[in-house]
Amino acid sequence: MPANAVLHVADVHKNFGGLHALSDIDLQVEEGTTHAIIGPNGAGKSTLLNVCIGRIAPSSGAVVFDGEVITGKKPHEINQMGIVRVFQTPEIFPDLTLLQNVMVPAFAKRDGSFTVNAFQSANNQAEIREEAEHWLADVGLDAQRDTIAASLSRGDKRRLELAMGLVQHPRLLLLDEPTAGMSRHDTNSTVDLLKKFKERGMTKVIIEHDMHVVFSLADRVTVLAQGRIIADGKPEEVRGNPVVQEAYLGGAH
Ligand SMILES: Nc1ncnc2c1ncn2[C@@H]1O[C@H](COP(=O)(O)OP(=O)(O)OP(=O)(O)O)[C@@H](O)[C@H]1O
Repeated sequence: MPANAVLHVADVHKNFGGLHALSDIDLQVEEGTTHAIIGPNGAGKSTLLNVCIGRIAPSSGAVVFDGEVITGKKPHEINQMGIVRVFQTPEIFPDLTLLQNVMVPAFAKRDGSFTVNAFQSANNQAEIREEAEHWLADVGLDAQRDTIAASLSRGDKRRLELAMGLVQHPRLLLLDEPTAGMSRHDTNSTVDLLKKFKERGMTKVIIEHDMHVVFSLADRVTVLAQGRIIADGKPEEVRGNPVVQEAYLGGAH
């Protein structure tokens, strides 16, 4: 594994009964890069992400993060190590304000867990609050910090979830279809936001169907089809690859 690889998915296979959802998956995510994983429906993208965060155990192979094998660790342990996933359907607390939403993972990161009492206790509240305010501002939601999260638009819920991820200071951010279901306007502002993170050198893995988003952001693209890697390289190499065009780009997407 190159010295600058943050994540190495090493020869991973995953079978669901007789179905080979992932076969011979070997890929490396290098420090500071945005690595896109694309492929048609059912290609195995979500399964791969779930293997990386410990939600699905591979049938064989291993995932190595920062030089340490993380296969077999629990999702919260992997999260504590610095892999943060932002979900396709935002996992937020609808009844809490935006600020409280971002304070929850900030408390959890600091204390290893979160209880509702944390909001009442004055112990280091100011520091956590300041940090949450900083990341809300970073995603452009500072003006709405006292709004109840349930009332946000879909695009803003995803921004909120990004702030909840950033407050954890991720070593690796995994984004599962960050623009799914968004208007073109919201998609463009999300791309701008992710470009800003890229300029800061944040390492990201992104699963995305929108080719405009992929080619705007990715340094490297891995293409899956039927659970196998059919291409891996720079965006322009992948775009011109006839196998990819046949399997994916020339199809419904
Ligand atoms: N828990 C499961 N049990 C059985 N089969 C599963 C399970 N999860 C996924 N699969 C199957 O594994 C294959 C890969 O699914 P996966 O969701 O990883 O694909 P994907 O590339 O993320 O697709 P999409 O773009 O539609 O989200 C599919 O054939 C799917 O039906």
